[in-house]
Amino acid sequence: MASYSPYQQLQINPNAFKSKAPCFVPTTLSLSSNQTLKLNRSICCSISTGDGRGVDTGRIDDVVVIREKNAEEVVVKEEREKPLKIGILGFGNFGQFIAKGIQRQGHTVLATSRSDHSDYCRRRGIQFFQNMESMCEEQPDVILICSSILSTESVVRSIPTGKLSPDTIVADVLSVKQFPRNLFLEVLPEEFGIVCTHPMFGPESGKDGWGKLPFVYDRVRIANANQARKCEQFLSIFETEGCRMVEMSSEEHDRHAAGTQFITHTIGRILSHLELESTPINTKGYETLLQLTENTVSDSFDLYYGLFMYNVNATEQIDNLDRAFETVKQKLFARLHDILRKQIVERVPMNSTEEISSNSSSSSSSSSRSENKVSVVPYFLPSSQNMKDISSFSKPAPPSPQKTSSTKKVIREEDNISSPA
Ligand SMILES: O=C(O)C(=O)C[C@]1(C(=O)O)C=C[C@@H](O)C=C1
Repeated sequence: MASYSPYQQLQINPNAFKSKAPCFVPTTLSLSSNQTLKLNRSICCSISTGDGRGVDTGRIDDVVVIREKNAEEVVVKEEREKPLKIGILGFGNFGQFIAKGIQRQGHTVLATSRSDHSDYCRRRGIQFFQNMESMCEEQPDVILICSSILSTESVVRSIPTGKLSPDTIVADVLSVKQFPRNLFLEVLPEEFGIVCTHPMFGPESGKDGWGKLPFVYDRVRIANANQARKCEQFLSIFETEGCRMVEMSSEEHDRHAAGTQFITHTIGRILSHLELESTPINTKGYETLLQLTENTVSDSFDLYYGLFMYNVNATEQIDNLDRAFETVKQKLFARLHDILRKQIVERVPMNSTEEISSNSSSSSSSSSRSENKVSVVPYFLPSSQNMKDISSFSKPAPPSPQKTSSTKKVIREEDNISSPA
């Protein structure tokens, strides 16, 4: 009796099957006894064994075991799948960027948008439609939402779903995931498939190719084998472009994205308010900050607002940032306090002290000591009124006549405490 071992697998390099011929490229493989054949799920092929029996796998989802009886040779033929027809809703910067990858993988792109991109599309072999109705009449296999986060709800609600085939897959590339997932589940007909994705790159970061860039996806609802096939074919666009495919729930994506992408955009936006400029002595770190600022502000504020408003984890990250900034300030000013205490309590003399006469008319209690010499405290000691919290140290004001008199008051109060009754 022939048997096989699931532990000995012959793995076929998927690249061996990138056929140049339009349909079949047979590949012959020899199997030693007890080997099984494992095929990448994105390959669709038929397999025949040496003893003449054929195994038509259709689409291979997992390990295919073909070694049985006396078969010593298998022939694997790749069958070219029919290219997908992908209809893009929202054809701005991001839609155009994604369309390039879809076309590179041999699929057909249709597009519609609020603005007219017909000239752009004509030059690139993309069919542009002036409205959703006419695009949906073409019954694309996949509807890909590339609208801004803020307009997505109205776009999705106005899809003429009745014109689409029941096996349609609706996918999106928004930078947040729980929102489109829940919206799709609520609005789309039950028979539609749903795949939520987030390419963690864009026209700038992906301009030299998509290799190794993360691509997050969540197969939210796949109702049947036909949808499963289309879904895998759609995902394999990004896989074949070299993306690092990360399957993740929408909830988990949003948690991670708030702590990474949203924080990055927030820091970039904060820095943009400092109006940083290049100088002759830029450090590498500073160059990175300049770059971050430029990248962030070149994205629309709507995108940034979307990252905040449509991710339930974003507010918490703003609070974390606030706290972190306070902690850093406190660490800095705690050191300043140490120095001040040394001067005030331990009376460690300062190099820069000078002696001035106190003003006898300003306080009756000190009039008897009007001729005393008083040392000037450092200029960064704030007035007592301003010492509400530690951050009052953050903006040292230069000594002014008014400041000097309040400074003297502090010293006199100190004197009163320390002098014998
Ligand atoms: O490369 C760019 O152009 C981007 O701005 C990409 C960027 C980002 O880095 O935040 C912007 C939005 C997308 O969600 C993913 C990535």
